[in-house]
Amino acid sequence: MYKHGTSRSNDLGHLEIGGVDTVQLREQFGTPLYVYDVALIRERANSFLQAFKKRGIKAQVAYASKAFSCVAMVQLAKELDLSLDVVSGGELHTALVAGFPVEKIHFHGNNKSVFEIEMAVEAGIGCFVVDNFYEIELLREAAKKYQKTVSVLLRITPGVEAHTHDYISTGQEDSKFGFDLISGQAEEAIVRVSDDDAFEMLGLHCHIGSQIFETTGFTMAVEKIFSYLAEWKTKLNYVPKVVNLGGGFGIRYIEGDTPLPVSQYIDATIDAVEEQSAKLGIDIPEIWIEPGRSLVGDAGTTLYTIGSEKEIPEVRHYLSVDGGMTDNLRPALYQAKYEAMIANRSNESSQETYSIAGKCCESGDMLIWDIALPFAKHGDLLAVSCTGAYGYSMSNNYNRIPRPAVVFVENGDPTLVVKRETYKDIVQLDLQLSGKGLSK
Ligand SMILES: Cc1ncc(COP(=O)(O)O)c(C=O)c1O
Ligand SMILES: N[C@@H](CCCC[NH3+])C(=O)O
Repeated sequence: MYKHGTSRSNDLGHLEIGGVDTVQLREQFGTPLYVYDVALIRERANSFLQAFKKRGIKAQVAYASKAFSCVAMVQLAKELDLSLDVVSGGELHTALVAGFPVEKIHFHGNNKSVFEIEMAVEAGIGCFVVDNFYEIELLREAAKKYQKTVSVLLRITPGVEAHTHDYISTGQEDSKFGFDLISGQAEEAIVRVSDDDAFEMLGLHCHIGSQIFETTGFTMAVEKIFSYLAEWKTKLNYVPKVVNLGGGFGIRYIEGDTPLPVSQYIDATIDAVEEQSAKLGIDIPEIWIEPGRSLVGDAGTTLYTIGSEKEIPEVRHYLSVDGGMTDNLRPALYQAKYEAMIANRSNESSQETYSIAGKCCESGDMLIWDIALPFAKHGDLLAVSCTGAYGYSMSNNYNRIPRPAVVFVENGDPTLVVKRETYKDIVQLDLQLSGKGLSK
């Protein structure tokens, strides 16, 4: 397994993260367990913020909390001076409970409900990233009801296809998200919002996809937006204060993944915005971004205990762990690949090829196919790396399996930030039949 951040092998040959022995973490908190290397999250947040600061660009770096949302994570984002992207009432509620500064919250989503919109308008969030015409109507009504001016960015689909998995690519024209450029929807939305006192039109937003390893997608998106801005400047006298280029910066899950240093993505983006603004003769707009995966992805490791084993001679050697697609849906959903190690014997060299199965009643519940590991057996501790983004946040209770706990580790200290679900939690919303049968 790739050792990064603060992870290392300690004198006992155990994997240590944030100065805490993972074997000790299992004793204290059980498995499966999500472990976050807080120092690495701090480092990533700083790299993004510094990349803009160094260039003297007014910016907001909004943590896309869909990647991993819980009260402690939102509080860490606050401490790190980030803004916050939320995409549902639930993520917004988490942010409010965490005491996140409301003016730095940006609300996304292609089908925000009236309830969610009113909740956000009432709270006074920083801006809505408006996705469609129906939302403009709902927002106008909410603005009137709460007698507030609502700040908005308009989400547009720039027609740029990021080289990534189809399900996580969002900038192409045929997408459920945002206003389309070619058909004129984006222009129509700008007119409607700019002409209305209910709104403060902050600017434009686009997000081309996720797990991107090149700068070209981002620079092409900038060029595309500015080619339309040239037209809108003349025709509508419209110039944006803010251009939000979304998230999507890739991380290394396995060998062969080649993410760029954060500063390289940001520099390329700033260069493109500066060049295009100069061409257009406008002030450089504020540049906002929304990284999720690149802030928390490789800071997360999931610890599992190995249980049963099945060897089919000449075919495959399965090891099953005490979690699976309930705590990491990505392999089943996107064929995502991960690396792992035997954390209680982290210095031993690989001797056998195993496939790591989850415990769900589903043949597709495989976390890793064919990985080389030292000889392993029941009771060993398996650490799967880079599970920090879209792991806990997409976890579920399939087979009524409780969700794991989440622990932050830093400077030798573990802090429990999300408790392990219990069987009591699993049935807490269930109601008993009265005993009189279903019909009264
Ligand atoms: C609108 C928007 N912003 C930000 C993100 C965060 O993306 P990532 O986690 O790849 O940085 C996403 C998810 O892909 C998104 O849809
Ligand atoms: N959940 C996805 C990406 C998020 C897409 C958000 N627009 C993943 O695990 O990679």
